[in-house]
Amino acid sequence: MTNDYRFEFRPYQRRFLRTLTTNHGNWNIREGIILRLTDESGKIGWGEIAPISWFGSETLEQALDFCRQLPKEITDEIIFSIPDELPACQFGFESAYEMGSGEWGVGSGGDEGDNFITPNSCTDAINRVCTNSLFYSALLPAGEAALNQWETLWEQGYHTFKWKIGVYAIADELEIFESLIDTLPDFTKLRLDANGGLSYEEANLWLRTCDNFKANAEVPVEIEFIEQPLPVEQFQQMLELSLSYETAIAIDESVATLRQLAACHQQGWRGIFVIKPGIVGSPSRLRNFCHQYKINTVFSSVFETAIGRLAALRLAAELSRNNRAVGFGIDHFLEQEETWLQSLWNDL
Ligand SMILES: O=C(O)CCC(=O)c1ccccc1C(=O)O
Ligand SMILES: [Mg+2]
Repeated sequence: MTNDYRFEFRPYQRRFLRTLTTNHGNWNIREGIILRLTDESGKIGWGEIAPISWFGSETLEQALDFCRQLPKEITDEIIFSIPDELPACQFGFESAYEMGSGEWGVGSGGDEGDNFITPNSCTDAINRVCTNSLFYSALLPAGEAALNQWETLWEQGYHTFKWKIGVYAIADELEIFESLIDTLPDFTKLRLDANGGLSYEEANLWLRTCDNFKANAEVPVEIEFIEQPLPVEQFQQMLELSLSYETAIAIDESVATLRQLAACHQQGWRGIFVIKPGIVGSPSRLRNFCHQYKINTVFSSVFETAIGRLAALRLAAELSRNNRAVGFGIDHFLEQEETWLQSLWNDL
């Protein structure tokens, strides 16, 4: 049986509170697309397409072109046959379909009834469903700024942090790293994310440094893993590093999409896989892959709105096998999300 949906979409732009600096450069504005599917009975599902082309997904333009060429009425067949070249679109459309099917319980319990689902229902659902069942990791700013940021976040309840490395000179970052380790409270977990920005020698130096901290009983901070130390092209070297050090390696850019995820697993990666549901592709195929191969995952945001975040966190809650903190920590944006979403879709 095929169902028909009315399809609407709105492109958006959101400014980050502060510039996001990684080895890929500076990022100031998050651009994406919010979409709404309405079935024949009036049931609504929201979806979000939030590509990161420098990370391996389609570009925003490609996603927009795809949305623009679709008719105003679409079928499940269209939703489930979006090409693999558009992974962020696969995620956006399929999660809107799932939300609309009603099985998520989004919008239930309100006075307006089940059909009146607004983007802000997603925020409510996150608070109802995800906040109690998941631990969150918060992203620290790169460089020295991390030293005076973690404390506020600690007070907000975060005990796992991610710090970007490969941004400044390695000698400076190693020095800041030592200060961080010295000042972070006992039992803090720390992740280092190089975004593929280290040389082979630098990666060895970081891993050796982390192993030394690990061997030192006086260091009560747990270095959870180093994320994507080398560029995507250097998969074999990362595989070798993952077998040479105690400190775990998580691959991220290398597994941006489902196709890459399958290829890395097939080539023998048994370390940690970072999953960014927002760009990895079809949620149903992600479920199948995770169930079949029982991979070691850490779920991570693409700085999406509450719409994409709800869909991603539901997958994280369903598919995480180790209670690892999810990288969906703090609100990185200037405008207050609820009012911003309301004004984006002003006919609500
Ligand atoms: O994973 C997290 O903890 C936060 C999200 C994050 O770091 C991120 C967000 C958008 C794009 C790339 C990355 C990354 O992990 O490199
Ligand atoms: Mg990363």
